[in-house]
Amino acid sequence: MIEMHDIWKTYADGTTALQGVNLVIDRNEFVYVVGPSGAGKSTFMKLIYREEVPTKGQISVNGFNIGKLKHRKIPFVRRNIGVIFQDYRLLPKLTAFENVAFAMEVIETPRRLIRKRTMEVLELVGLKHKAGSLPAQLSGGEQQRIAIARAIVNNPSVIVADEPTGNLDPETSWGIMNLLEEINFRGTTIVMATHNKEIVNTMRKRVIAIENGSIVRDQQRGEYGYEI
Ligand SMILES: Nc1ncnc2c1ncn2[C@@H]1O[C@H](COP(=O)(O)OP(=O)(O)OP(=O)(O)O)[C@@H](O)[C@H]1O
Repeated sequence: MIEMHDIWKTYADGTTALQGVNLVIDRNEFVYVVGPSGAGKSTFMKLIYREEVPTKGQISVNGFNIGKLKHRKIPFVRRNIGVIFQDYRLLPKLTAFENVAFAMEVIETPRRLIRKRTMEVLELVGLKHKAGSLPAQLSGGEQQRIAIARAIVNNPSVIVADEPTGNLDPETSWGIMNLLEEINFRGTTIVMATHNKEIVNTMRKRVIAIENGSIVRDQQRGEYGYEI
């Protein structure tokens, strides 16, 4: 569960990106975060995966007050949150297999478990046969599938996806969405920032709209609500 209580975020240069955000996202929800460019969506996402800390207010993920987390506890909380980006962010010199396995190595998973679990998630994303390929040898959609495999390999309770289909054509985007929906069905909370009107209006979920750093709309089975 994710809870934000009166969250404010002002960056070092004085830009206020979020102002007074309150919300609760329950276990196993699928939430779209929409809004104009510069509204504060990425900042909102970064607070959840603790890339940024709030200037004011409280945010908790699975009961941990992550704005006030002791440094040594950060890895422990982060492993419970998978992150997916628009630009995939795979390590270019590692194969698909190694990119996914790496996420397990950093938390010191025993070697025999790493191989088994890595192949399991590669199969889930439909890319077992590409285990030995480097990112440059994969299409954008395949790279995003590998990034999803990496995000879920440690069984996180939450996936944060910041415009995961932003660089993909419509058909490939639907493949990614079906995969995220499947992961959600299996019990993972998904928070996804998107500008994709068609996806939001077709695959109906909770929609949170952010404008000028504030939540202006929060609807179950909502609509995208903007023209582009
Ligand atoms: N590191 C930073 N330092 C200063 N200002 C920042 C920083 N990151 C974001 N901002 C500013 O905070 C505001 C919100 O940015 P944010 O990236 O959260 O918006 P967004 O809704 O994700 O936009 P987009 O849809 O274009 O990705 C913007 O005014 C942006 O310029």
